[in-house]
Amino acid sequence: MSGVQDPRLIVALDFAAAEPAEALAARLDPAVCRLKVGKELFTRAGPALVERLQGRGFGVFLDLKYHDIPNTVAAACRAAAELGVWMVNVHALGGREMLAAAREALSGGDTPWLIAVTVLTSHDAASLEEIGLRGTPGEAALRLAGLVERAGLDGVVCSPAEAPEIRRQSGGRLLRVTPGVRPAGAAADDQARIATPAGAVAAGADYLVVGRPVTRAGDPAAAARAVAEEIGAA
Ligand SMILES: O=c1ccn([C@@H]2O[C@H](COP(=O)(O)O)[C@@H](O)[C@H]2O)c(=O)[nH]1
Repeated sequence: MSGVQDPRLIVALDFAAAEPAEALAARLDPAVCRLKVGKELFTRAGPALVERLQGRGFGVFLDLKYHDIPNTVAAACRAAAELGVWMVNVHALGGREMLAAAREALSGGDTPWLIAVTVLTSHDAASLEEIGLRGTPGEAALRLAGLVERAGLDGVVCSPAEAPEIRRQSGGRLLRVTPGVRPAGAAADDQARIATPAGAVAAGADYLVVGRPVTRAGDPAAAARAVAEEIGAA
């Protein structure tokens, strides 16, 4: 399977406590997937859990989507780097100066990949209009990806639908990390812009974030393997 050296599947550990997250991690293989720790789990279980997951051999994407004044975001990015995570993110809507401060904080040496969320995959055209963001989700994501690229970040979080245009616009320089991934027939849940694992890879996603289709499966390890195999076959 391709991806054994650099797993492209990132399993989102959206749990309310450390115990179920670690129980799932114990059933997963760091050669098959990385793990994502987001707001809920980090707020409940903190840096110690991240360190234990890394101790099991997993690369960890710390998905806290920092969005604050530049000084605060830069300091948070440095704290994430000290934790030794594989990837960390900020929100592109924080703007040029905030993105530049994050980049400056994570420059040189052995720093995590620094990426920025463009337009959340839960947004559709109507909800974007409600918050006053100009254009379709695709147009807004492309515009924000341009801002992210000019600030020198390593990549973006986008929906699979936007990955081809972002790849074209950035000449392939920006990594594309795509949530909103659903195996065929799986419920979309609160995701508005989705694709199958094979569809996301075909669209140019470098890394795929998959949460509930794995964590809520009867056999999460088998579900993760199935997604990894679908990616490998894509
Ligand atoms: O635009 C975004 C940014 C982040 N996410 C996160 O990815 C996972 C997706 O989980 P599923 O259960 O597969 O829907 C979740 O942790 C989100 O916080 C996103 O979905 N969209």
